[in-house]
Amino acid sequence: MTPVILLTGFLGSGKTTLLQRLLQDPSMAGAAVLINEFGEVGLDHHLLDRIDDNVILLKSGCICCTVRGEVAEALGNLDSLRARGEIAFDRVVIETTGLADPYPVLQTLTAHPVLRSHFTNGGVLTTVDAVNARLQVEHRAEAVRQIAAADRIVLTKTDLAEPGQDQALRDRLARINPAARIVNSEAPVAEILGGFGPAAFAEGLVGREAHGHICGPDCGHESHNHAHHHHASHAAHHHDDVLGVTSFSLVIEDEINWTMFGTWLTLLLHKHGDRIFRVKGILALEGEDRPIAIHGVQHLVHAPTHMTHWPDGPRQSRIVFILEGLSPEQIRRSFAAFMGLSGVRAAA
Ligand SMILES: Nc1nc2c(ncn2[C@@H]2O[C@H](COP(=O)(O)OP(=O)(O)OP(=O)(O)O)[C@@H](O)[C@H]2O)c(=O)[nH]1
Repeated sequence: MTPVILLTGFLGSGKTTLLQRLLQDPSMAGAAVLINEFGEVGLDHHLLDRIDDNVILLKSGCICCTVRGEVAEALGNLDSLRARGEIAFDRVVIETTGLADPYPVLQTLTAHPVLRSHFTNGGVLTTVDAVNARLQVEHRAEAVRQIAAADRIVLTKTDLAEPGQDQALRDRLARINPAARIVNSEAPVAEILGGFGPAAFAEGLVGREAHGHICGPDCGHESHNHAHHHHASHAAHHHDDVLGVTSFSLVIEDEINWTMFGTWLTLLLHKHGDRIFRVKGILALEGEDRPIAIHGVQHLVHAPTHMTHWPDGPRQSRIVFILEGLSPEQIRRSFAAFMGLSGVRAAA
């Protein structure tokens, strides 16, 4: 049986950063990776350095909607390729979207007629952003579900948190999920993954504070509660309705002036950060050959990083937004006007 580790955590909480670090560890050399992103425009597989046959991008939107289709199919394909000797792997990591409910994925692993005899739940690893988690836990049910489902919680961005913020957050997390051990993302990989497995689910200990009960595979409430739980989750992140969270990208033909861009993004997140869950992009800057990766999470703008090369496709800036209550056209107009650029498209 091949263990499947589910790597989850709210938008921008550091899943890809952690995955990158885990994959560099010799113990993870045999891992196959499935990446799922919210929205049509996937950037994470570009932002992850390791691009090979064992890294697969799941294209269609939300993992909890597609899990019975695409995730199951991707796992089935991996298994067939391995059976034919075309690839080798000894575990699978699935990075979910930051808005995913992890439970349907776990359910698929345990209930799918074929998969359950090849794959097993290898545990849920949830990243929690020490700077933004308080806001997310208060306002986003998905953030709470991801914490509740964790076997291990990895606290990220403690280097950016205010003194004292860390302990208050740990206490809060322990109330949501008393069974999960909390480790710092800077801890050695052996500590992050050591002794890690689906203990919390097996013991049925998760999610006391937020839900009273989250269905586990053996809890006996599966059909009734799961339907309700899944439905509630969808209401929170319906893909195309006016109330829900939407994703789109700006595609920019011209080179970008970094100082102007930094000012625009800071102003935008200052004003609308509560509604902008995630900004990430690959930019072609004036005077720079290599692409720059940028990340914003609510009010926080992270330090930009140089990428080693341009991913497939033209040398063209792409910025993905995941937000609520703002239209793509508002963002496009604001960007184009502030930057004084005309070749700016908003792509759904
Ligand atoms: N200072 C600091 N920055 C971090 C840490 N972890 C992640 N980041 C930064 O946070 C930003 C978002 O990180 P990602 O790893 O892309 O987050 P993610 O959860 O994969 O994002 P989505 O897939 O969009 O949900 C990047 O700029 C990272 O460099 C950390 O522990 N400290």
